[in-house]
Amino acid sequence: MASGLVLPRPVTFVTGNAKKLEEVRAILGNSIPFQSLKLDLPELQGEPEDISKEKARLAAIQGHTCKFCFSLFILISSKWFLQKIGHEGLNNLLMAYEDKSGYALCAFSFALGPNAEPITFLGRTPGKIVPPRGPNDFGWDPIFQPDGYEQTYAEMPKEEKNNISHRSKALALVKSHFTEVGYTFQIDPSV
Ligand SMILES: O=P(O)(O)OP(=O)(O)OP(=O)(O)OC[C@H]1O[C@@H](n2cnc3c(O)ncnc32)[C@H](O)[C@@H]1O
Ligand SMILES: [Mg+2]
Repeated sequence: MASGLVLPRPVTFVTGNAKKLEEVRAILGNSIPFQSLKLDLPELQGEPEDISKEKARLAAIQGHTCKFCFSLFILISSKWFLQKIGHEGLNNLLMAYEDKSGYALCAFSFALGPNAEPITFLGRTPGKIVPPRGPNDFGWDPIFQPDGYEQTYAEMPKEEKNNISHRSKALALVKSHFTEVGYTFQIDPSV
């Protein structure tokens, strides 16, 4: 049994996206105690890993220790961009290119406090951009078809997406890290 760091409070997940939160809840179950927090952080641009780290730092500076920030990128990472261009628009843009392959990438960064360097965990699922199929209730799920599957993320049962997704791969690394370090939680309700 590893005798690691004792954390006084649950890990804080920072996101404003209810669908992501839903998936993280389903994937993590009770393995890591966490609470979610919606912080209005800037929608940064740059390398996924750097953006994710910067978000963890910004959140930690605002006084919330034990941060998890996460961000998802597939070709284009900005929610504003996707909202403006739409699924059809993205497909039209890609018509000029024969190669529609890409990957979904999830970056989680974990910071123990405002002065701690965040650690990042990356999960990647290769696939291609296709014309939209399936329910349109989560971002670009209808236009992403993972390699080796006939269905888009949106057409798959939720459990299947959660088994193979970029997000579940990143979370598997997060879980291994927590096990290796041997974090335990002694949660003080007054903190
Ligand atoms: O507060 P944050 O966590 O940043 O939430 P967000 O909605 O801005 O989310 P991201 O920056 O991570 O993602 C940019 C876009 O990608 C979408 N997205 C993220 N994960 C997705 C997934 O697994 N499937 C489909 N779309 C996803 C999301 O809805 C946004 O439109
Ligand atoms: Mg975002």
